[in-house]
Amino acid sequence: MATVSCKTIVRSNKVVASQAPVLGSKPVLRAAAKAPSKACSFKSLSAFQGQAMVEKAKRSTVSRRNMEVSAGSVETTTGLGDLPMVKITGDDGSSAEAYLFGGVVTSWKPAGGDDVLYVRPDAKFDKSKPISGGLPHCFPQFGPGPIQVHGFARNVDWELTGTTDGAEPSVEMTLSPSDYSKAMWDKEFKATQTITLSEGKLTATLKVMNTGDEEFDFTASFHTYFAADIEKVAVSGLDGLKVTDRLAEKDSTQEGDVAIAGPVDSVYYDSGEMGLETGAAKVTIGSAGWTDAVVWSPWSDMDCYKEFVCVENAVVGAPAVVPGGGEWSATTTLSV
Ligand SMILES: O=P(O)(O)OC[C@H]1O[C@@H](O)[C@H](O)[C@@H](O)[C@@H]1O
Repeated sequence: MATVSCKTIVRSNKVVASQAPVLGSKPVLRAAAKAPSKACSFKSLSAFQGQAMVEKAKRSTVSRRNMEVSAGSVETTTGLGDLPMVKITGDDGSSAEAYLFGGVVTSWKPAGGDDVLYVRPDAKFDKSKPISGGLPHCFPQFGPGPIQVHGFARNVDWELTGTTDGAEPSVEMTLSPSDYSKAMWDKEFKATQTITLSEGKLTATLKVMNTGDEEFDFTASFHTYFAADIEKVAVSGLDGLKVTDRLAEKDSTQEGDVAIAGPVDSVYYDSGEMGLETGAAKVTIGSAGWTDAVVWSPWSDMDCYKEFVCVENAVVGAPAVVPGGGEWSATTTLSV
């Protein structure tokens, strides 16, 4: 099969014009409208109005074993394409970056280590399509299905609704319905993502609240792209699970670790914690609240295939059901 560039493949996933987010719309970063929740101890934010409003969160120092070290902090800034972005610096020297467009975490560098996440070279930072890579959301549909593949959450602006500095720096982003999303999924909901850095760990929690009276359901995943040497990839923790090979359209039982020697697009049911050998690092992918896992490699359909593998926590086997006034949440914890 001829090698096709990543770019070519992604074009086929482009959001159709009628579904595309409106470019040049108001900046997504807005002041948190509500008082910060005491429960999560997020501080309220000042307004963002372009570069002049970029604010650096306070850095405090703590004395530890006679050394001065910086405590964790959150900086709100702009990234590629001038898109609003947050940089989180961990207490242990680790760092992460996340864009408000799509609420996607594009980088996580454990202290002294290389980036664990991967952003495809064809990724666009102009809102013309989802940012391809990192840790994006598939919500409210994993897909395929009636709306755009992987839903709209990675394709719209999230609002930064909280940051916290300190030993476990954290950001909270919120997604609310818009005319664009209602045209596809007309439900009363609010979704939040919380990203927290702690020693050797990145924790991402997706919470979906049903703010209406009527029950709804959805499928979802954290569609995580890991930097990897594809020939050295081994995913553990899936042995013995029922698996649907979505390419062969066949069910079977997984035997041993998952290695990649060709295109893979498989859903594993009733999964828990996974281990990922990337060739450069061993990553533990902790899972709480998720029911399933997805492993995806396009193999030579993308010319960058040797550099990444997607290992995703998902709820896809049976949709998550949220009664009116109820909520659902799931957490992925990456640790090295
Ligand atoms: O939209 P992206 O990031 O290019 O990813 C697409 C792939 O995402 C994976 O999660 C799916 O299992 C694949 O079926 C799909 O092709």
